[in-house]
Amino acid sequence: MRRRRPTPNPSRKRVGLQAMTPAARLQTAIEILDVIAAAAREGGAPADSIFAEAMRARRYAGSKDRRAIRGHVYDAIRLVRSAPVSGRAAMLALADDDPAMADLFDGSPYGPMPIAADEPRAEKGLAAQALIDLFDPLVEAGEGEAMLARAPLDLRANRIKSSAADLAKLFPEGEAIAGAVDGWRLPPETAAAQHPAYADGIFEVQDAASQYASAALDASPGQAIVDLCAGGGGKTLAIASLTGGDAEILACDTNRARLQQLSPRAERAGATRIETRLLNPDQEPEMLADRQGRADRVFVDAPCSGSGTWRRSPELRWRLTPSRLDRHLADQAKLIDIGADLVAPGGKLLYAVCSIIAREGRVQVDGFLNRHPGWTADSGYLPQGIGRAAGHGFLLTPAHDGCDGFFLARLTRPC
Ligand SMILES: C[S@@+](CC[C@H](N)C(=O)[O-])C[C@H]1O[C@@H](n2cnc3c(N)ncnc32)[C@H](O)[C@@H]1O
Repeated sequence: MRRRRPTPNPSRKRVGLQAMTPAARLQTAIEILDVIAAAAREGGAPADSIFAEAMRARRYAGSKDRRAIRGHVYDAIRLVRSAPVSGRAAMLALADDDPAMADLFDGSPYGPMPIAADEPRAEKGLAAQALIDLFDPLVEAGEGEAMLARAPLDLRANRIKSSAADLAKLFPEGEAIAGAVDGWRLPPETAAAQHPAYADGIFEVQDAASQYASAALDASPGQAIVDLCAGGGGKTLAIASLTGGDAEILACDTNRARLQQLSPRAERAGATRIETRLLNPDQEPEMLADRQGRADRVFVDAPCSGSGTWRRSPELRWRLTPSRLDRHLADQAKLIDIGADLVAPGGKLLYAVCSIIAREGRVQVDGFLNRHPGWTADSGYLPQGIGRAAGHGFLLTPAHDGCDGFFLARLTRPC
């Protein structure tokens, strides 16, 4: 039986403004990992929310403490391939490669207990083999490292108010992004969103893959566009920017909290022609009856496993179960069909998932083309050198394209 540690006294720490000891930071990271692993197994809150909540509950932790704890938590998540039995098992796996960290398991006040000879370690690796087996066949064995490396911070200039040249002046430490004309790349964790220009709608934070996807829609000023799964509106705003704010965009989602984020963002961006519509699940076609067969462009940025975004949310690979994947697959097939019914003759639908799983990408599009005779798959809509042809669409991966993993397919309705 392990000795229980006393609970740290927050008020004593706050009054004294003492930094936590390295061992106390490590123990805190272990406790947070316990919660993250349980949430991953049970489909609970994402790691970032759990971490933020844990820090709110530990107000005695200063900014250096938080940084150190966050570093431990995310280093462990990146290292361990599936949800560990405990936060301690994950941290022990990390400490096996880091003698200085192993020394912190010293039993000091608020620190982790010493390491016992027979303690279990969580398994290291990219992901469970059953999950790796689902990757698109284009994904090569050597791509794993890039899939878990920390992602840069990509910005997108809002054409309604600025250009990438303006971003270059605001953030001279950055660099251009291949093929993303409005993009500007900064080191990870640059506090760009704290810059006053962000509040003025000059730019958005948006990964290059989402910028390529938005441009692939090939939207023009004056068109009628439906963004069927708009969420908080990241790509809706990119499409508005690409059309100079001059297209009529209907942004839909079934998630009220996400969709509500769009209006203030659109206002900041000066995108005045975006209308939002909250859909009831299973009543989408009825609620979109006024748009049937009328849209020039439909974007279906479908809910998915997020397997292309592990470098930002590495715990997503702890979460995917066969039944959760099946749910995504059913939603994707349903949404692409609903989206197709909105497209005008000769119009286009862009299907996108931030996933590198073949069944969410190329297999989903094969199914669509079988169900919709006459529809054709486009090509040549990605910048030179970006993406690899994957069935009737294209696959983007961190190793190959320097952006999040994505699958895209642009489909044209017959006239
Ligand atoms: C990948 S996210 C979209 C991200 C968003 N396009 C962006 O760029 O920020 C998928 C979205 O689909 C939404 N969704 C799920 N089922 C839906 C449905 N039946 N109809 C419309 N949206 C749905 C989810 O709420 C989620 O916001």
